Amino acid sequence: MITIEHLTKTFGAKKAIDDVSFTAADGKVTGFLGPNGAGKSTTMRAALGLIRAESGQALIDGHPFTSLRSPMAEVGSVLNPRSAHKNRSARSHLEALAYSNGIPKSRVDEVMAIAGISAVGKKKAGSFSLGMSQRLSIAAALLGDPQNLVFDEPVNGLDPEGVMWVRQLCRYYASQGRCVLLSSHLMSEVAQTADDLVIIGQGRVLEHTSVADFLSEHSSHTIRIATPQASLLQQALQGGPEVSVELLPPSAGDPAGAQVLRVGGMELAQVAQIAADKQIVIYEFREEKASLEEAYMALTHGKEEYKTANVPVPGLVSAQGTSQEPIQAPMQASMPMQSQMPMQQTPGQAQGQGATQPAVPGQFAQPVQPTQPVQPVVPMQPNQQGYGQPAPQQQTVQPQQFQQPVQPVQTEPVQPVQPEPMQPVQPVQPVQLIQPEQPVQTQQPIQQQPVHPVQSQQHYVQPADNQQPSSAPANPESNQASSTNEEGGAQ
Ligand SMILES: Nc1ncnc2c1ncn2[C@@H]1O[C@H](COP(=O)(O)OP(=O)(O)OP(=O)(O)O)[C@@H](O)[C@H]1O
Repeated sequence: MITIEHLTKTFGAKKAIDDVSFTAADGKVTGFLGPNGAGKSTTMRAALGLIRAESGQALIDGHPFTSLRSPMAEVGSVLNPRSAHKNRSARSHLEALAYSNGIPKSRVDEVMAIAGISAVGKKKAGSFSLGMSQRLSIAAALLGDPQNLVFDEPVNGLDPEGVMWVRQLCRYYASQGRCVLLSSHLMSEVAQTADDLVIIGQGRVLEHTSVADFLSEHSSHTIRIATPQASLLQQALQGGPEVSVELLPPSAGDPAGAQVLRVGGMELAQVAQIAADKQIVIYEFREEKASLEEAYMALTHGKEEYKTANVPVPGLVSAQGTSQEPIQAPMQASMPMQSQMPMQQTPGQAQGQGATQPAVPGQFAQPVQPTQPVQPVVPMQPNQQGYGQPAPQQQTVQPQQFQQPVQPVQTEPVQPVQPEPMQPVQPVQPVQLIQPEQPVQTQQPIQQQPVHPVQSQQHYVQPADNQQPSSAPANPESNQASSTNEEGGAQ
């Protein structure tokens, strides 16, 4: 368990984190989300004793990192993928860490196999790509088979197979009752992996919730209906106070002769039944859901440390297609939409504590996929109790677990340009900048990847089960402490 209590850290005049408190629980993956410069790395580095906070404390299983007797068995961290000495081979980097932490050399082979870098163990770390460096960094974090993982954006630079692997690794560790703190910029990434969410902006915690609660709070939905009898349907749908009906401006994608209504506060089946009872012709029904990413962006809007400038691209309209308003900036995409939403709040839309912006129902038709069921991948060699840990459950890596079907990235339908007679054409943002999508996962068998230096999933298959447990003497060095400066940021 990682406990962050009222941590505050200032660099010069800059308050990087301000009274940050949360707990990353055992048995869970806690997603730590925030825009660039929000304070994620600072919090994690403070938790690992790499910087000293002015106030507050960070505890690993109840103890400050600096007092841990066997740090690599207590916490494995990935902070800086380029932390290995450039002129050292991957293997010698790992062996040095293992040696200095009383971890048997045989464990080096295991973690290299787990991370898929066995074939490049002799290559110098300095020649590694970012993705390979990330794998090496993760291998180092796993050396002590730790009880806690602190991963700062571990998927940066990884290929799709690597991204999937990190997800499964995190889920596996959580399933073992261990604690995983995982930072990311992307809600869509975290939503697929995490149980809990801590969202931070400008150094302050904006929300601490579960992914499930965040989903239910923010994934409100509306129903879009195209009908040639809009006013009749509008009348028929006027019901309870929770029901809202909005006539949308026409769009090029609408069926000919139809008007489009957006209905909130009702289920699709209810609307369909009313339309059928009144014998109203319907050309199209569509459920629309606000995406999780959109809700996250609304929550962190205005809390960005670094704001982007407009990138005008003539000829594109917003994904929603119903509004002719130009989108002002990628990070602001949700905001003007909210002001266009006259719908009343439905019961499912109650805002959680700390949520500063409502969800944007109906603006984005595709929801982010909730946490995927994850196969219990077990990359560890059985019985690592020699590192001072309880013996992890003995399992075998199943190659097919790396081939499980992957949800394709949901793309939002882009409506063709709808000429607006009374308004000049406005430059708008490219739709693809609104939501950074995660890389599309393919279902290709890993062994079919042609030239990647990481070998296929046979690298994940554990070697013979003949490892001796080690006894790790107390060692104050950690894998990251040896490669990171105090106060100086990542190297
Ligand atoms: N060593 C340092 N010296 C000066 N300022 C720093 C240092 N480390 C962090 N900061 C500042 O503290 C703030 C928080 O930075 P931090 O790296 O924790 O953010 P982050 O959420 O991890 O960002 P990113 O997602 O871009 O990695 C930023 O304004 C950053 O510039």
